[in-house]
Amino acid sequence: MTGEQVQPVIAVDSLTKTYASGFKALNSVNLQIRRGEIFALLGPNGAGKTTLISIICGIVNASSGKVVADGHDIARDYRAARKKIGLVPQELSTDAFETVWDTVKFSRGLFGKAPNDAYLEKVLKDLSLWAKRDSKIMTLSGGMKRRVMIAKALSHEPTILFLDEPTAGVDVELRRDMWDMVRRLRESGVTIILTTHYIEEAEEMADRIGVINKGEILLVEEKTALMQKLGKKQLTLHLQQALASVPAELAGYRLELSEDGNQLVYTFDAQGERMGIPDLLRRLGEHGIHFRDLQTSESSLEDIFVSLVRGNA
Ligand SMILES: Nc1ncnc2c1ncn2[C@@H]1O[C@H](COP(=O)(O)OP(=O)(O)OP(=O)(O)O)[C@@H](O)[C@H]1O
Repeated sequence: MTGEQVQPVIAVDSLTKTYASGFKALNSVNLQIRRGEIFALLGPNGAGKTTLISIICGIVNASSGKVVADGHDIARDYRAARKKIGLVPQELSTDAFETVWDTVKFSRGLFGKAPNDAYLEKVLKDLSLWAKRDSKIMTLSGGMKRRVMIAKALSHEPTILFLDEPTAGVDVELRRDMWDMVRRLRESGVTIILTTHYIEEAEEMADRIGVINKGEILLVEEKTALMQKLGKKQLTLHLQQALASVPAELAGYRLELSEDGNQLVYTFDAQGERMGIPDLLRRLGEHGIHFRDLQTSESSLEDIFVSLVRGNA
């Protein structure tokens, strides 16, 4: 069986949302999430990310269109669909006076799942929360509270986990911890959809990336393919002697000379043109242009994202 034939774990079909104010936050969105992937949804403020997640999780009603989550239509079969989904919202909202253990136990009960203390123990251990199980939530650090939100979202054994800005405002160390944890969750078979403003987070974590802007999906791609397709690379040559201008014979290359004439920058597509470098260096040599050092750099996902969203502005 090929990847294409496998049923998506979430299928969003022609989803449109117009708020009561008349504002159209989603415009005919189509999106399929593959079972077991980490999918990052990127978009500027107000793009419609939270609206999309809220519809899939049954918090906001769609104006038109259809969503099927793990085999259940979210409108017709709401309870069954919701049972499959865990949501970690952006804001920390938990009962400060409850203990960690009571909170996750209560959350599980809300979804009508039979008690399973062994499972909850595993969740808390995986999140390094076990030692804090009897602590009141208000006594925990911000990072620990965030872990409690994740434990709550996992308490009813969902197959799909939404993380809305999971690492907003957390320090670098905790961010790394969360990334490791999300990877472990994926290994256990959970499909993960995250939204993030930190592009490096998507670059680090995601198998696929979707870009949304002004309520429309601009693209969905494998991360590596996206970076290869849209990324640009640059080769910077630090010249032994300053150059007054680029020789006319080399006009066919995308070469740019720095203002002081000491650096020559060659820009090429990440996938193509690479083969042209030995040829370029040989031809520079023929023109008596020698370099003492060279560096390559490539555009980050952030550069790609910014140019995509600008292009759509
Ligand atoms: N209840 C509402 N009534 C009217 N407009 C709304 C409502 N909720 C959201 N919007 C508008 O819909 C648009 C999309 O909002 P949404 O929260 O989905 O964006 P987002 O991509 O999650 O943004 P952010 O990154 O800032 O969280 C915004 O312009 C927002 O102002």
